[in-house]
Amino acid sequence: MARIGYFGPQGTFTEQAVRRLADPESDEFVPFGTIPAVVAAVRAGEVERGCVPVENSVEGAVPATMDALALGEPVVAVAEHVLQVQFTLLARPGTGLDEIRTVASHPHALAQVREWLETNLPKATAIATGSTAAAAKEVLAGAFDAAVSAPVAALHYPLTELVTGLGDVKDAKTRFLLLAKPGNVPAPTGADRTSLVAVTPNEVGALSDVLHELALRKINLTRLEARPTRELFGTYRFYLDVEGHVAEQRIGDALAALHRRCIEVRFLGSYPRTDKEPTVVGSPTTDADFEAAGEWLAAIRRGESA
Ligand SMILES: O=C(O)C(=O)Cc1ccccc1
Repeated sequence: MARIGYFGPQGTFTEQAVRRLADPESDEFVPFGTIPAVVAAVRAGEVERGCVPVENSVEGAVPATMDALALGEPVVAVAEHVLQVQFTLLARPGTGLDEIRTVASHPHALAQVREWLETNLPKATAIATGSTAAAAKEVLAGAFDAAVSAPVAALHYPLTELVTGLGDVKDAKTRFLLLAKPGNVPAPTGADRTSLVAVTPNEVGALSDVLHELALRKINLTRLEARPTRELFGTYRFYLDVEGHVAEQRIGDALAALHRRCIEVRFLGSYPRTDKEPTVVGSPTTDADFEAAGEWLAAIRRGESA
């Protein structure tokens, strides 16, 4: 049995994701009220793994997760899960839609129902809470009139579902990561993703050089984000997700090249992709190509070949 932390309280989307990433039969799920608290618990060894949202298809990156990955003691992703998200409007029993003056939720959820709120509840004020489930809890306590929550929140809190299937964008998705202490690298599956964060020197072409190192090795980039370093204004950390696993030669070779080029590179994990889409690796960057080239060079250096 493992203790698995997640961004809670009970009834968040992250709880839904963690139930897919770990075993609800044998693992113990431990809720934490904030994303940094989940990551701190992983670092402290208080939990073996921790589940947090990292990005969604409408609002983009989840800043608290991005910062926790890049700063402080390193943690790595060991798994990901992509969840389809739609929302439910919850209120205390007896509350009518026309009585709602305050609507609470996580900022990412509010951003995904903004148009619906403007059209259907134009008089209501949107209030940010720690999570979608925290909003439901606060509605129950009487602090706000309604919460924009995950559908599962209705199972945990005795509130009425006023509207279900809410969301300005159909098919909105959120990606979650399962984090662990460094040293936990899952075996390659052939359908893996590698995440890293790099700080480039302030030079002409520095980011282009980083991307070039990937392109040279036929490594497909699946995500690129920039966040301020928090040190010098105008300097950024680049977050890169690529197809492949650090155990593969071309990925290892590219990471080593970035380490030579960048001020700082942090490995954020190699883990299986939710969609199980296999990475197609062709000549001349297969492991066999790298091995053959390495043997050829070693023979030259031994004076056995030319
Ligand atoms: O607050 C939650 O339920 C979360 O897990 C974060 C979140 C918020 C909005 C969409 C997806 C995940």
